Formats: sequence, C-alpha cells, structure tokens
Amino acid sequence: MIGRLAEVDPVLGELEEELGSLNSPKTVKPCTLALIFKQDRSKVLLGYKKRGFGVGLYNGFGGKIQHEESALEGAKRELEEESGLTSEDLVKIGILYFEFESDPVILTAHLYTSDRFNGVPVETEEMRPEWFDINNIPFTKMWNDDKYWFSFAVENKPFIARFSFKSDLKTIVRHNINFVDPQLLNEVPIWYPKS
Ligand SMILES: Nc1[nH]c(=O)nc2c1ncn2[C@H]1C[C@H](O)[C@@H](COP(=O)(O)OP(=O)(O)OP(=O)(O)O)O1
Repeated sequence: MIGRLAEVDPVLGELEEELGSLNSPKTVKPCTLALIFKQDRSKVLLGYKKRGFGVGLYNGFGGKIQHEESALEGAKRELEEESGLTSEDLVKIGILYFEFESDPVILTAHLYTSDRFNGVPVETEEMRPEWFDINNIPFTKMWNDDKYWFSFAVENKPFIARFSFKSDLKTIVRHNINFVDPQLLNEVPIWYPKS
C-alpha cells in the first residue's frame, strides 16, 4: 500500500515516492535478513559471509526474495539455505532500506527474528555460523548500520529504518529510524510498481 511510509515519516515518504515514480531511476532489491536467538535470548546466531555482498562480515542469514514468494517464504528459504536451520516462528520485526551513493538500487532488508528453530547450524558455501553472546556482538566486524538497530530486534521493538551509505559501503552519511506498529511491517510493499 503506497503512502503508508509517508504517514510514518517524511524521510520514508520521499523514498516511497521515488520507488513508485516513473521519473525516478530508483528501484528496489528486496532481501531478507533473519536473526536466530537461543530461547532465553542470551545468544544470537550470526553467519560469517564467505562470498558475495558483505563478504568478510558477520550478519544475519538472508538473500534476495524471489518474484513468486512472500518475504516470509524468502526468509525461511534463505535461512535454511545459508544456515541449515528451519523455523516456523519467524516474526517480522523491521524493514531496513539501504541506499548507496551513485547507485539507483535501494536494497531493502525484511528483518525477521525467532527463538524457536529446528536443526543444528551448518557451515555452507556462503556462511559460517557462529553463536555470539548477546552482550558481545561483533559490531566492528558487521555492517556499520547494525549497531544502530540491533538492540531493537533483540528487544522486539518493530521499526523501519533508512540508511544512506557512501560508495565505500562503510560510511553512513544519513540515517533515520522509526518505531512502528507491527502491522505496518506487513502492509509495506515488497516490490514497488512504477506507475
Ligand atoms: N547494510 C546492511 N546491513 C545488514 O545488516 N545487512 C545487510 C546490509 N546490506 C545487505 N545486507 C544483507 C541483506 C541480505 O540478507 C544480504 C544481501 O543479499 P544478497 O541477495 O545480495 O546476498 P547474496 O549475494 O548472498 O544473494 P543470494 O544469492 O540471494 O543469497 O545482505
């Protein structure tokens, strides 16, 4: 439903308009990101990215949403492909919009968390999973935006955020975080039709 982000914050409204406008070169690349916690939330499972975008960094598990699937279906599939775990209890907790200088593609990460999962983490071609104490998250070896929002995911506070990076993929030139009604997270479109 176009227009919902503008109601939250004009900064998000601008982005929504650009994504929907025929005159703007901006397009969206929808991705998923899943954080798996131990049941008492004392530890989180992160994956060391061995190849591709974000190589050398620890991150949640996720990747591109396919055209035929929902964000939740994509999150479950990517979690299993990258960590070997399955979860029927992924809860959507955030949407992250990432812009990179001189790049018309806006990467959107639909963020899910769960503390119930099946299986044992396995190393895959893409990720090496590792449990981290919740009080010892390796922020210096993660994307620079993570330190801004990670605690909201841990504390179950639904949010929508927008981060603008320089082309070095490290420097954040602008950021904006809004706490939202959890229902809104499912109303924001995954794909923005150009109209
Ligand atoms: N700034 C950022 N902070 C963050 O925490 N996660 C980010 C991020 N930028 C990208 N990601 C995550 C979102 C998503 O899970 C992943 C990028 O997805 P990609 O589809 O590019 O990954 P892959 O190259 O692994 O693709 P797949 O082949 O679909 O798995 O990185």
